[in-house]
Amino acid sequence: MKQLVIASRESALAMWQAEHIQARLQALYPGLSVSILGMTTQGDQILDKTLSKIGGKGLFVKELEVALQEGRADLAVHSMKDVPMNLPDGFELAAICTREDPRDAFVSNRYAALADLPDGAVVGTSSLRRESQLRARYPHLTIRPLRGNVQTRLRKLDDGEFDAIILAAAGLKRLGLSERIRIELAPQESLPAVGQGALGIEILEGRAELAALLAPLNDAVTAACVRAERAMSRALNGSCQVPLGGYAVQRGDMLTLNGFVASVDGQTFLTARADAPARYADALGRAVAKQLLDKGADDIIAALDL
Ligand SMILES: NCc1[nH]cc(CCC(=O)O)c1CC(=O)O
Repeated sequence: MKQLVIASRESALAMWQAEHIQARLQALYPGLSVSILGMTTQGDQILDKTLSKIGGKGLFVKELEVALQEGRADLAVHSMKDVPMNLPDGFELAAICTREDPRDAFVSNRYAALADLPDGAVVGTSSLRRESQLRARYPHLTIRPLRGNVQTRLRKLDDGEFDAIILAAAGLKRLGLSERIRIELAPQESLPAVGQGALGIEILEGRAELAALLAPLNDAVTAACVRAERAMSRALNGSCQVPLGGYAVQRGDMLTLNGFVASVDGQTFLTARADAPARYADALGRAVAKQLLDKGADDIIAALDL
C-alpha cells in the first residue's frame, strides 16, 4: 500500500484527530502517503435538536462509512464515544488508540467548580448522561440544551447563555483549549461516556493488509477497557438516548468496570461495578449490564419513550 485516505468529519476536533492518526501512520511508515478527506455529517448539520431526538450517534459516522464503501477513503477516524455499539455489517474497528483524559470538564467564566454554582444557575449540556448526573447531585441547577462543535459551545458560554457548561476534557485538550477547563470531574462525580477519550479506526471488513498496517495503532489496555464499556452499553441497548455511563480501568491484568443508568431527572440512579481479567472484557461488560438490569434499568429505559 502506497497511499491511504482518511475520512474525517470537518469539525476542528475531528480534523485534529484525523491529523493525529495521519502523523502516527507517517511516522510508522515513512514511504506511505496519507491524506485526509473531510466531510460534513448529518450530526454536524442538524443543530437545533438534541442528538437523542434525531437518532443518536450513527449520524456522525454514516457518511464516513459510505466513503469507505465507495472506495473514496480507506479508514475513518472516530471518537469512540460517537461510534454506535453495533457497527453496520461489513465494517470493523481495526484499532482503538491509547485513551486521552476520559473525564468530563467543568467550564465556566465565573465559577471554579460545580459546587460553587448558586440556585438556578444555568448549565449547558445536551448529553442525557451529563444531565442525569448533574440533576442527581445538584438538583438546584437548571440544565439547558447545548449542541454544536466544541468552539460553538464555548462561544455560547462566552455569550452569557450559560453559567457553566460540561465538555469532554479530551476534546478541549486536543484543541489546545485546556486553559478553559476550570476543573475536571472525577469519574465518581460524572461517570464518563462509553469510549470517551479514545479514538477508533474503522475500516471495511476483510481488508487484511490494511488491518495489519493499522494494528500497531491499537492500544491493548484501552481496547480492553472500551470493549468492556461497549459490551455493557450494548447489553443495555444503550445509545445517547439513554442516560448511562460506563468507565473501565485496567490495573495489571484486571479490568474494573463502573456503570450507571439513571432517569433523566436523576431521581432514580442505579450503579454497578465488577472486575474481571482483561481477556473477559466482553463478559465483564455484560455482567455489569446484568447487575443494572436486575436493579431495574429496563424499567428506566422503557419509561424513556424512545
Ligand atoms: N459528543 C461530541 C464529542 N465526541 C467526542 C468528544 C470529545 C472527545 C472524546 O471523547 O474523545 C465530543 C465533545 C464533547 O463531548 O465535549
